[in-house]
Amino acid sequence: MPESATSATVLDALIEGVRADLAERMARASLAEVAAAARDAAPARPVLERLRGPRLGVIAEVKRSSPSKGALAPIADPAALAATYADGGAAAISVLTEQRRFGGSLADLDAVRAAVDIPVLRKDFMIDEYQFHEARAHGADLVLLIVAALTDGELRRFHDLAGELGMTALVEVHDEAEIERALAVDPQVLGVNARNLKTLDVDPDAFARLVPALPDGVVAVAESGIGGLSDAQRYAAEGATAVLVGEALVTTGDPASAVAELAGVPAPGRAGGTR
Ligand SMILES: O=P(O)(O)OC[C@@H](O)[C@@H](O)c1c[nH]c2ccccc12
Repeated sequence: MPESATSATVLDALIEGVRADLAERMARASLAEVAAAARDAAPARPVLERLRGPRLGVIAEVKRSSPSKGALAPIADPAALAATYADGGAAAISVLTEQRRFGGSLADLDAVRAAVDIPVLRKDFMIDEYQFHEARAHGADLVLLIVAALTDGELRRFHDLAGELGMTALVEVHDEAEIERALAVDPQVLGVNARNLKTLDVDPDAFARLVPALPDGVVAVAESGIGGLSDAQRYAAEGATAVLVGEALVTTGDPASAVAELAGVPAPGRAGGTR
C-alpha cells in the first residue's frame, strides 16, 4: 500500500520470490487439478477447540531458516520433529512451506500432516487463490493470512475461500491499522506478529499494545521471538490464548520438553474476555 508503493520492503522481496515459485507450480498443475485434489483430501481438522483452553495453546513450528536469522536447523525429518512436538502437547503444528528464505516445502506439509493427528498450519505468504486449494490438497487445516501482504479485497476473498475449503484462517497483524483491516473479515483467530515483516524488526510490546483492540472470544495468538517460558508467561498474562514458536523449538535439544513447558502455562484469557 502507500509504503510499499514508494519503497520496496523485505516483505515485497519475499513475495516476489513466492510469486516466482508459485508460477512454476502453476505451470505443472492447473488450478482445476489442484482444486480437485483439495476436494479429494481428507477433511480439515477442527482448530478452535484445540487452541482454546485453560492453558496456553502451543503452535509449534517446523522452521529451517529465516530471512532474519539465516540457517536455524537442518530438520532432516520434519515428520519426526512434528511428532515430538505433538508428544510434548502442542495444540497445532506450523509448517513453513516457503522455499527460498525459510527452506520449507509442500512435501514437509504432507509429511507432517501424515505424522500427527493435531491440526496443521500451512505457513506461507498466501497471495493467490491457487495456494489455498494447494494447501488443502496437501492437508492444511489452517492457513496464514498476513494482512500486511494483502489488499482489503484479497483479505476478504481469501478469508472466505479458506472457510469454503473447511480451513481456519490465522489472520496476522502487526499494528493498529492492520487490526482495523483484519476486523473487517470477523476473524476467529488473530495473530499478533511481534516481527514487522517489512523491516524484520521485533517489537515485543506489540501484543500488549494491540490486545485491547481484539474482540471478545477471538483466539489471540502471540507470534515470534518467544524464547522460552518467561516470554510465554508474559504473553499469557497479557491475554494470549496461544503462542506460535519456531526458533526456540528447532534449536533446542529437547523439543518435547520445551513444548510441554510452554503448554503448561495457565492462560486466563483477556481481562473481560468471554472464553
Ligand atoms: O522463530 P520465531 O521467532 O519463534 O517465530 C515463529 C513465527 O512467529 C514466525 O516464523 C512467523 C510469524 N509470522 C510469519 C510470517 C511468515 C513467516 C514467518 C512468520
